[in-house]
Amino acid sequence: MKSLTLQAPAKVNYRLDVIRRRPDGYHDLRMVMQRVNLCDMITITLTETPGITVTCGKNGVPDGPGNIAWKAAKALLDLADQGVGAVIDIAKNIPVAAGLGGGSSDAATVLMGMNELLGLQLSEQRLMEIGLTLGADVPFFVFQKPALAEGVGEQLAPMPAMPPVWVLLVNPGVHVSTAWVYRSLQLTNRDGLAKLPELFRSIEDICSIFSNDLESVTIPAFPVIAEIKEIMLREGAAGAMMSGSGPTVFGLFRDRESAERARAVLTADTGWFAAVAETI
Ligand SMILES: C[C@@](CO)(OP(=O)(O)O)[C@H](O)COP(=O)(O)OP(=O)(O)OC[C@H]1O[C@@H](n2ccc(N)nc2=O)[C@H](O)[C@@H]1O
Ligand SMILES: Nc1ncnc2c1ncn2[C@@H]1O[C@H](COP(=O)(O)OP(=O)(O)O)[C@@H](O)[C@H]1O
Repeated sequence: MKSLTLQAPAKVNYRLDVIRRRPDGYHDLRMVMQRVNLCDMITITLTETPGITVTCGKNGVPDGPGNIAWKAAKALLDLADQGVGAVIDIAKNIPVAAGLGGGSSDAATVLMGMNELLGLQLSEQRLMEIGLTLGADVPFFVFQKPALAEGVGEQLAPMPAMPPVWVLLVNPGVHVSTAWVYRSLQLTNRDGLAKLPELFRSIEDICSIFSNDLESVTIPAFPVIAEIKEIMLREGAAGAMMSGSGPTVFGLFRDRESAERARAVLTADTGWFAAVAETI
């Protein structure tokens, strides 16, 4: 039967302002998000018989119904009602629970892939709505552009064009719970949110918006995050920051060579995950 292999890219947050705690316990945010080409590879094959199989084979990622990609496939197969099923294989390259949106990207990629394979012709808007029922970052990966994301991440607007840059991603492998980070955050007065620039001409312009409120929780608990930022800046990054709820730190570099040099320094004796990628 029909089959598709697609890339599911990671994301970084150039900015993450936490605006308020909502009555449902979630937090309204203002984020600037960009995709980078560190990708999971997703192969989706339609089957003539109903049922969904998801295999990933990565520690910490469930196979089957616990996988967010399984839930994405279920949503579109139910909607299509064609009596068919799907086999999904995920080759996981994005570190798990790392602040890089890997699961959300896998889910968005399955939504877009199944939309095509099943001939559903669902609009981007509709796929984003379905995506939001799976996770707050899923709509961003359906949007497929650098974005300003508000609400919990579902209100998306395109960002002005940004120059392409090289990104070094370093994950020290400490376990950070997203729920714990939001719960522990001390909210400050948010009357005067910093204005975002309307034009991004250089890597410095991108770094000028760097800020992540969640670092105020993670850095005191995991000083290794600050240590990685410092080393990146010393090794020539134009800016360095934690992505999402961490613990991955990313740095922006003008060229591949300088990003690779910094990677070599950061991985020399540490055993940390590190990857050099380009923005998409
Ligand atoms: C921090 C961000 C930024 O892009 O990304 P990641 O670090 O996951 O990549 C997101 O806000 C991650 O949102 P989401 O994908 O919903 O996180 P989940 O792991 O499902 O949420 C775990 C818990 O965090 C809290 N939570 C999450 C999002 C939010 N806007 N407010 C919250 O208070 C809730 O208690 C929720 O139950
Ligand atoms: N396809 C998937 N890829 C990664 N994690 C998944 C997936 N499906 C379910 N999960 C679960 O979702 C949690 C969050 O994973 P992930 O999306 O990688 O992190 P983050 O939200 O920090 O970007 C993990 O603990 C994992 O068990």
